[in-house]
Amino acid sequence: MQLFSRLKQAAGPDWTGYVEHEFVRCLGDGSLPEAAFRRYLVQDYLFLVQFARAYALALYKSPTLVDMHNALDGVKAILDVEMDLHVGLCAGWGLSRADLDAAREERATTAYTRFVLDAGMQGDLLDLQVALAPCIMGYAEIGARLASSAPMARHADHPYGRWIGEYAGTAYQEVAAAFAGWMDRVAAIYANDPRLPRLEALFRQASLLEADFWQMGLEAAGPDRSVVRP
Ligand SMILES: Cc1ncc(C[n+]2csc(CCO)c2C)c(N)n1
Repeated sequence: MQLFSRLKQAAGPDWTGYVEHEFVRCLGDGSLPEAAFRRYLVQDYLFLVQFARAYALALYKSPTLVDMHNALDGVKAILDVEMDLHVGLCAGWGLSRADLDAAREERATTAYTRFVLDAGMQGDLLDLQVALAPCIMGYAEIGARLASSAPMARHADHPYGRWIGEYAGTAYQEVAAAFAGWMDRVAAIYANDPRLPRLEALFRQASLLEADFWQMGLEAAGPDRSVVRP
């Protein structure tokens, strides 16, 4: 079984609490308040900056040149492609680069990004990949599900259609599949049964922090958007 499938199974409701969060449901049916999406966009810009650092750390933690190239491709994809796409999406919502650069990191952003970086600092490449996996694989799952379950998402006037289309698109789906393959190849060298509980804990914690990230977005739309945590 793929390591990702195994980790997802072990995370159970903590995984579904992330990929099926209310923010995601409302994004899909278009009912997400604009204020929630705007806060998400700003924080996601700050998130991407830290994520580029995490991929750079993966390069440093890489045991082979092949791994280094994979990590370097990730750094370049974020800095040269993802960032521009994101800044373009933000511009469509009236957020300039200056607005993004001036924004203060919300605590949920700090908590999640520094957790991932610390997992990588403490551990080896596999620990870092596992901490990154909910982010990369979760968005592929969410994009694919929303595009198939919300036919309106393909419609030009769906407010969040561009976001959904990006993650549902072949290019991103391929990035996620390539990441899962890379993690499996590294796991074939480094993973063993005694390591599994630690890897599962990292994956679960990152999934919970992803759910907190959605929640932070929802809270911009008012205090009544809080959800009861299990
Ligand atoms: C909170 C949050 N989690 C995951 C992603 C998805 N994501 C992060 S970096 C990246 C590029 C990987 O090459 C992608 C797709 C996001 N944007 N924001």
